[in-house]
Amino acid sequence: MTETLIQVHNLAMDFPEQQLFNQLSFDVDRREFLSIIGENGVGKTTLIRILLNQLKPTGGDIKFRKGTKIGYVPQFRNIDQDYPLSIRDFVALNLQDGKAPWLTKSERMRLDEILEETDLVDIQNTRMGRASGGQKQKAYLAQALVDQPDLLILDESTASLDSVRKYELFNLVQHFNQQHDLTVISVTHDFDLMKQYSNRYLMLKKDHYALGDVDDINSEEDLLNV
Ligand SMILES: Nc1ncnc2c1ncn2[C@@H]1O[C@H](COP(=O)(O)OP(=O)(O)OP(=O)(O)O)[C@@H](O)[C@H]1O
Repeated sequence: MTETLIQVHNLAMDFPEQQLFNQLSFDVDRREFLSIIGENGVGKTTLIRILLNQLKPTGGDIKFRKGTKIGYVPQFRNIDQDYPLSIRDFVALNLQDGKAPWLTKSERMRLDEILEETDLVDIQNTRMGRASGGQKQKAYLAQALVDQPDLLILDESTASLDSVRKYELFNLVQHFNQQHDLTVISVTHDFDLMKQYSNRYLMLKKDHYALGDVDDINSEEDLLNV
């Protein structure tokens, strides 16, 4: 049985200079892998910010299934070379409940588990500032997942990666989607990535949008015509 995780109803976002969307409605089911695509400036990141409750829409509403926890992997952000935390400590930042500066035994076990599952055990003591781009993005992914979210949102998370690292990151995301019932929303410009990993797409265009099954789309041209 499918369970709805998110219901977006008649969403509108008007900025003083432009209207980004109007009457945008869609549902996301649990365990779904949705890609959000569309030209630069069409409002993909704005939609993500609304979903993350960082921005209030000018119309409509969004309902999450009660208790939905969200993990977020941002676009690649360069971390200063001198950044002092190790990959392990960086991932753990999302675990501490603020009550104590140290981790409990169960938090340590959860940390070990996510480092193992994201293939970061061997480099857990490498400083984030010294890690490669691919390693940093994996650490961001592990940080988002360590807290066991129901929904993972990725915003152009592979934009800075070469093709090997890009697929490595998305194979991991797919693993959590398929093995741990993680629902995924991924903003991407990458047609192949969308086609290979997601099951549905939301195409944002200037005056309308289209939703559909990725299986019905065979080329970038198909997408432009939806
Ligand atoms: N807080 C804001 N106030 C005014 N305009 C904004 C604000 N945030 C975004 N915009 C404008 O909204 C438009 C959409 O921006 P957004 O970043 O959501 O697009 P995008 O589809 O994610 O683009 P890209 O693919 O380039 O990342 C842009 O023209 C941007 O300048």
